[in-house]
Order: sequence, then structure tokens, then C-alpha cells
Amino acid sequence: MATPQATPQPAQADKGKGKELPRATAMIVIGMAGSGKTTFMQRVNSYLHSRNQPPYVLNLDPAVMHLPFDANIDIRDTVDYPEVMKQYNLGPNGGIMTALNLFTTKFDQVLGHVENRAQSVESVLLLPPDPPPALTETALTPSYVLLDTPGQIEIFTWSASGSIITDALASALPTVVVYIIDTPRTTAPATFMSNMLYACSILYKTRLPFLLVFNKTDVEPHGFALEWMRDFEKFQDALLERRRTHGEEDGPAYMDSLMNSMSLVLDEFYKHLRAVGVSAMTGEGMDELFDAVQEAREEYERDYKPELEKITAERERKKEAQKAESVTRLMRDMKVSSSGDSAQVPQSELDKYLDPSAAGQDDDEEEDDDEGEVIDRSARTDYYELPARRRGTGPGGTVELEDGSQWPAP
Ligand SMILES: Nc1nc2c(ncn2[C@@H]2O[C@H](COP(=O)(O)OP(=O)(O)OP(=O)(O)O)[C@@H](O)[C@H]2O)c(=O)[nH]1
Repeated sequence: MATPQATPQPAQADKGKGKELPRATAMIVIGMAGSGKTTFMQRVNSYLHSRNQPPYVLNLDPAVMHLPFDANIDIRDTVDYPEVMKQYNLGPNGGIMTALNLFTTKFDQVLGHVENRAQSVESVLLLPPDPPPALTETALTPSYVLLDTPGQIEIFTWSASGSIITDALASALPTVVVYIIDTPRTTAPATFMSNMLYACSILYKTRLPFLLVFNKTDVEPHGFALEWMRDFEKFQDALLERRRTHGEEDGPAYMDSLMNSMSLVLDEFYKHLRAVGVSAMTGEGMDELFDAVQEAREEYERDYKPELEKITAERERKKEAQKAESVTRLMRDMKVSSSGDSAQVPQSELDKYLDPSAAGQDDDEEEDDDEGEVIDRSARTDYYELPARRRGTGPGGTVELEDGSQWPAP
């Protein structure tokens, strides 16, 4: 039977394979509005807590009013979404996009927190001085990093910040894209096809291991979807049947021939996909989900990691070349200025070329930076003294540990 502890300890599982993979697996949860992402996050979160494996949770939706689970890092702590809308005169979607862009500029800090917690040894350094006895080091070293994304799917999947966040995370941790589908709303062949095309576009954009999660199976079992994915003739039969029973209701008849052709094209795509059915509401299918995540992690290690390493090396090479070019340009400019033909290069300019991180760091700017600091709520030394409400424990049901602290109930 599948359990989340299937994630191997790096010391054993990855020994002898070059650089050790972090113990944690990142799950980026993406889905159409209303597909059940938040409920799914809550379910996965409480499932892992019930197995004494609290995940490390990131909320990237700045507009969410209420989070029914604890988030270690919450975009709302760093970016004030209503203020962003007001200041930049934006509507709700523009506001979410801008808030995400602003947060992305701080994502190196987020990665710092995540990487520290994902490595078992370093995580000890982040433990509060008196962690409750019920929470052992293993429990505080997450095996899973969960990332909840904004409800408006395109804001994450088709924005530069979404790509930056995905790429950065994938270069730090084994990462899996979890695509949530609202099963009851996918029973019409046309809707199913649209959803699959969207999934296909995300897969090709991220190039990461991909997992289709048919949610709400308590309302509609996902068997029909698996059948359509396995056998395109079954999908084409369903299309014919739908046309017979619904007539032109789903659109003009020529759409059917388009979908017929697409089902053939997507046949190859389906072969590379893992699909599971879950009910975020009842908790059904969680074991199969973690089996599939474990398989996806192995795929990351086998196929994606070597590719990523190649890209990273190439990027480093380009950066070095750019740096060398800047220095050459600077030296040329300095020669001109020392001959008295133009103004001297100010020291601050020199600093910029020689150490870009040191450029323009006066006291005021440092203060501004502190304002947008990314907060790891769980790494605060006074974390356990904070009232449960401040720690984000929502009313979605909690369990009390031996020391009296609250965690989301399974
Ligand atoms: N029956 C059933 N309902 C579900 C399930 N998962 C989610 N829902 C319901 O679906 C609705 C949407 O769920 P959310 O978790 O808010 O969906 P979301 O994708 O986060 O929504 P946005 O944040 O708007 O994108 C809610 O009414 C949930 O109660 C499930 O497994 N079964």
C-alpha cells in the first residue's frame, strides 16, 4: 500500500548517484477555478499530518480570503493585494498578477527557507528552541513541499513569474505538477478534451513530471476519463452518443471531427501521463495519489534532473561570459576617463560592475527591503507562543497534540 513515507531518505536512496537529491518532493497544485485546489491542499495537508509528516506549505494566491490550512509561507504576508490594486489602479486579475510578480522578486528568499527545511541536517538549525516533544525532527523535516496557486489558472501557468517560480523550485527540489480536474464537470467529451489540451500545454511548458488528479470522485467516479484516455475509440463513441442525445447543444457538428482528430493526436500524450482519482472531500484515493507522486519523483530524477543540470550549466556559462564582457567594457571606459576626455567613473559605478549585489545598497533601500521580507511563519522562535489564529490554523477542524498545539485534523 502506498504511503507518503515512500519518499526515500537521501542518505540511503540517492547514495552514489552524484549530488544527493533533497528528501522533499515539491507538488505544484494547479487547476481551473473551482476544481477543488484548496480543498485538495487541505486534504493532503491533513493526510500528511495524520502520518506525522507535516508538509511545508506555500500559498501563492494573494486574493484568497480564507485558507483552511496552515501555510508556512503566505504571499499575503509579503504583498498587500488590495493595496497593489489601489496603487496600480488594477482590477482583480491584474492585481493578482502584479502581486505575484512582486512576490517573485523575493522568491530567492522563499527558496532559501524551503531548501533549508528540505535538507534534514539544516532543518535542525531552524527548529525553535523548545519544539513540542510530539514534533520530532523527522516530523519537522518535510517530505513534501506543497504549493497552492491562484484560482485563475492562466495567471500562474502563462505568466513570467509562474515560469520563474516553477523553474526555480524545480532546480532546487524534485518537483511534480499536480493538475486538478473537476471530474463531474468533465463528463462532456468537449469539456474533457479542452481540459486535456490545457493539461498538455502546461506539460509542454513546464516539462516537469505531470500528474492528472481527477477530483470529486465522490460525486462522479473517474473511470470514464481513464477509459477515454486509454482507448480513443471509446472517446469517439462517447462523442457520437453525445451528439445523438444533445444535438447542436454542444456546438456545431464540425467540432466533432476536430475532436475526433485530437483524440488521435493526444493518444501519444496520454501515454506519458499518470492519472489518479481522488475525493478531496472524503479523502478517498490519497494512497494512490502518493504512489503516483513517488513515481513522478523517480521520473524527475531519471529524466528531468540531467536535463536541468545541462540548462543550469549553460546559464552559468552565459552569466560568466556576460560578466567578463562588462568588466572589459568597464576597463575600456576607464582608459577613456583617465586620459581626461570624459568624466571619471564614479566609485558607485565601479562597485556595480565588480559586485552587482553591492550596488545601490544604501541604508534606506535596506529598510525598504526588510518591509517585503518573506516570512517563514514556522521558523519564528516564538512560533509556539503565537495564538493558533495567528499561526493560520483555520476552522477546518484541528487536532491537539500532546503539548496542546493545534494542527489541521485529518
Ligand atoms: N463533492 C466534492 N466537492 C468538492 C471536492 N473538492 C472540492 N469540492 C468543492 O468544490 C468547491 C470548490 O472547491 P475549492 O477548493 O474552493 O476550489 P479551488 O480550485 O480552490 O477554487 P478557486 O480558489 O476559486 O480556484 C467547494 O464548494 C468545495 O467544497 C470533492 O472532492 N468532492
